[in-house]
Amino acid sequence: MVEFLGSNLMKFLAYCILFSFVTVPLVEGRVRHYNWEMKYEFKSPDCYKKLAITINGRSPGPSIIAQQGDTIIVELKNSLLTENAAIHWHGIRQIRTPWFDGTEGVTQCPILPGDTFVYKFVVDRPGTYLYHAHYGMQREAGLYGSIRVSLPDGESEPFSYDYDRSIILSDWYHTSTYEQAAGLSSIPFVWVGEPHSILIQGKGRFNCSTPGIEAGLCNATNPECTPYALTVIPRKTYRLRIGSLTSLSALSFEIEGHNMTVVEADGHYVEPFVVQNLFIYSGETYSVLIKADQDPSRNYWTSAKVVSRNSNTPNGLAIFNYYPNHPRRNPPTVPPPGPRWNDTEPRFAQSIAIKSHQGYIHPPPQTSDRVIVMLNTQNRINGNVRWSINNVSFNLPHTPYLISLKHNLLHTFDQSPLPEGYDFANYDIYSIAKNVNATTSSGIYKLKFNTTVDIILQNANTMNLNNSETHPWHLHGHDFWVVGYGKGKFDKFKDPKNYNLVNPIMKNTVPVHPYGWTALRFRADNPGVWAFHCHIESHFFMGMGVVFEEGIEKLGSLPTSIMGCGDTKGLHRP
Ligand SMILES: O=C1O[C@H]([C@@H](O)CO)C(O)=C1O
Repeated sequence: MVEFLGSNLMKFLAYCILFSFVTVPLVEGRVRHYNWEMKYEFKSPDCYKKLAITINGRSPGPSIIAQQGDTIIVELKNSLLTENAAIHWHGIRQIRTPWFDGTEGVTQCPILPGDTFVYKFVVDRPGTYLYHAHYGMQREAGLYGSIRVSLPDGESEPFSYDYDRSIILSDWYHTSTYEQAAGLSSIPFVWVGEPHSILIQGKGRFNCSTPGIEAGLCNATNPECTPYALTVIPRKTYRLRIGSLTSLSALSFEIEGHNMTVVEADGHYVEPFVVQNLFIYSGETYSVLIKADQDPSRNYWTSAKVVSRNSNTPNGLAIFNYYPNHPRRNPPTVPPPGPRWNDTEPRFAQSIAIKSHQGYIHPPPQTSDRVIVMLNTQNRINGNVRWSINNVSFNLPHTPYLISLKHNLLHTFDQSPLPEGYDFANYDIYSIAKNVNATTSSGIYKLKFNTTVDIILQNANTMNLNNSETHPWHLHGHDFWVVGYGKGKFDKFKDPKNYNLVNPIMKNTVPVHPYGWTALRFRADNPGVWAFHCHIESHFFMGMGVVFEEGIEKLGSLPTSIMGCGDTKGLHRP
């Protein structure tokens, strides 16, 4: 009997082991393999001919469409001829693969022209994410796309819809990345200015009759700048996944005559709420549900308008096309004007309205181990206009932190600790402060592994009178709980009492409104080195960011493919 049981037990165990080997790939999802080639090509997304960076000939690049648990492999060939590159997978936490976060100078060396770099990571959660260049100001040239991760088979979402669509909103300049970067680092400072166009899914419309436009450069009849048409079948409900990858602009997005129900933000289900226009900041994603329930005999305008800056950029327009009307038939109405650019109230109100879906509440730790207050200021350092956090403006080192920290190359970046706050009592956030002590640093914040960290982003006046801007801050490698927004100066005694610790939404990008503050909480539980920065391309370039390190000792050896630059040369590529 014992023998019988024993042999059967052995068989059973052997079966289990075999079974687990067989089923592991199924449980962990499929492998999705992409071969991408990045190139500079002349494109006319807004009718004006300009060099754009394409992936496999397109900007926005191909979408990654996957299921939760899938492994994504992107073999990326850099055919930019004379330019380095790196791609960041925005919103993907890179658990156990921090070296594939794609942040040049932080997690990897740049990919050299002619080289192919292989990114390999797991998309561990369903939702709407993005990818984009993270080298210099390259994103501005059009190197971006969307990532859609669906639920495993048999699981369903807390809302229903008939069709699923994705669009990317971006802004477009006729100046190059290099003109912009050189201007921003010049003395005197040359600001990038407002974008020439707003693009909806890579299409916009610049007015070719604008005085001073060289003949032949702008062609209003070029099919490349035919407005994007989102074709809908009457009575059907659409899930529209909207991602913003603007270089600068905060946008208000709307579809004439249609309400939108917000159901997802940065990969998290939202307690649904209805809006007429959606405010969306660079680096954010939302899913909205739209029912095609209006008069089906015509088309409607889709519009994206710049808010928060006094911009002269025309609204980006696309067509909400009711089948079977022609997708190029203009709606019979004038496009909606959109909200006033300087009305911050509805933008605060939308931020506060975003709460976690009742059925998916994942409450934050009720206390934190460390609080870092980050005062955001614009100031002058050695004649350059810079952005600073607590009077320290960020400089990327030449050797990526991840490699420096793992291989003890500590001479490659500043070792002095960064300030945890600012002179609260004496700093007037409403005036133009001189910030005479502002400095630059490549130092980092070291976070104790598995601790809870609060970050308070405090906005202030810029160097212009009565001006404070909106900054969308993005955290790599984590989602955070958005525990509070406020106006004026954050009071560390009073304001935490009003934190939402019950049903805050989790996000990876969040706005800091003019003269306001935003409070975030996150767990430092993802071993790696992670950038946290303003998602405005020029602002990060001007120093508006920091870097966190946590649990680096838990990582095994780094792939050699991320090495080759700065002081990593001795560590050699394969
Ligand atoms: O960083 C910036 O610089 C300009 C302006 O403040 C200085 O010209 C601007 O609008 C920014 O957002």
